[in-house]
Amino acid sequence: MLFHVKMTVKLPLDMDPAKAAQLKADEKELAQRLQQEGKWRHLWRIAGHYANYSVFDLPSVEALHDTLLQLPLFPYMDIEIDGLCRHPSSIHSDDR
Ligand SMILES: O=C(O)CC1=CCC(=O)O1
Repeated sequence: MLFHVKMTVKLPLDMDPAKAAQLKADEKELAQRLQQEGKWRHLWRIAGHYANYSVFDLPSVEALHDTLLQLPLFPYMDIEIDGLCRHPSSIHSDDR
């Protein structure tokens, strides 16, 4: 199943910079692992915002929920999710 996910990061302004840097480094490590595993298909910065649009390929809503909960920045993100299905006019035969 494909999911379009918008993540908006809202770190507290008074967060210790070292803690923020560690959270971002841990987030990057997990994000890159999930991309290598084919679970996090797309990761795009939204220009002008500390936010991203992502596409996840996971077997269920529960798997998506569990994956998002693992993200180190999860406690500091607003997350919006849309489930994706094939558009009848799409020319692609797979889910690219
Ligand atoms: O910077 C972001 O948008 C949050 C984030 C997701 C994966 C990552 O490395 O950072």
